[in-house]
Amino acid sequence: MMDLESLRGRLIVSCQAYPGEPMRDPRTMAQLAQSAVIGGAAAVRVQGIADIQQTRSAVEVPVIGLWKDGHDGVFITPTLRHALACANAGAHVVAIDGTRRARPDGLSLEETIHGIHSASHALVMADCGSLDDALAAVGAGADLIGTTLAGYTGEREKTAGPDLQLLEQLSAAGMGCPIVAEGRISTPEQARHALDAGAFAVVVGTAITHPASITSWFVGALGAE
Ligand SMILES: CC(=O)N[C@H](C=O)[C@@H](O)[C@H](O)[C@H](O)COP(=O)(O)O
Repeated sequence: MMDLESLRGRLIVSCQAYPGEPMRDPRTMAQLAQSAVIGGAAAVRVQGIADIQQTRSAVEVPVIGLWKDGHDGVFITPTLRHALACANAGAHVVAIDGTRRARPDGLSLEETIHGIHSASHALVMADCGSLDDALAAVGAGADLIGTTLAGYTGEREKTAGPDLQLLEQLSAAGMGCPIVAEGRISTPEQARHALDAGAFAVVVGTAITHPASITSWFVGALGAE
């Protein structure tokens, strides 16, 4: 089981390409992950079984693995089966939907986390959308709480940058487990603000590893679309 202390105050880089995109290739994602590590990432987050396997053999840092199935509702590692596949592919941490919504396999979040802990050495990151989600996820045995789904479940407004108010609420509530800021962190300053708001570590995805989005930001700023 990995030691979470190696992530304290550090940057985690999410390397994901979406269905149909040119960079949607496990080897490409593993190369992105290697590049992130060269830049100082303390861990990487990757999606899909093949991406987890390739990245695990390409980098020395911890791999947070998830398996997205679908694109709305509960789709981030939605079932225990998906989670165990991520763990078996080599993920040190399995990121799962950590909301209070019903799961497609009918298991509770607690049963899912217990199932992962009893069948693997992986830690569990619960991707949450609100303070209530996070409180429930800690009660269910999560090892890490992510703000990944804040702004995507209807419970929190989709802020332009990171949901700093949620981070402040989580740190004030004293969750008793590390809080990972994730979602819409697009600048180094925002990453710093997330730590200042109480995050234990910060995940950045799109702003580092999704060139189509980054390009569109520049194009938008030029007003030349
Ligand atoms: C909501 C959802 O599906 N989030 C996903 C979770 O893995 C990814 O699409 C995000 O890229 C990731 O959370 C990092 O966030 P950002 O790319 O904003 O830095």
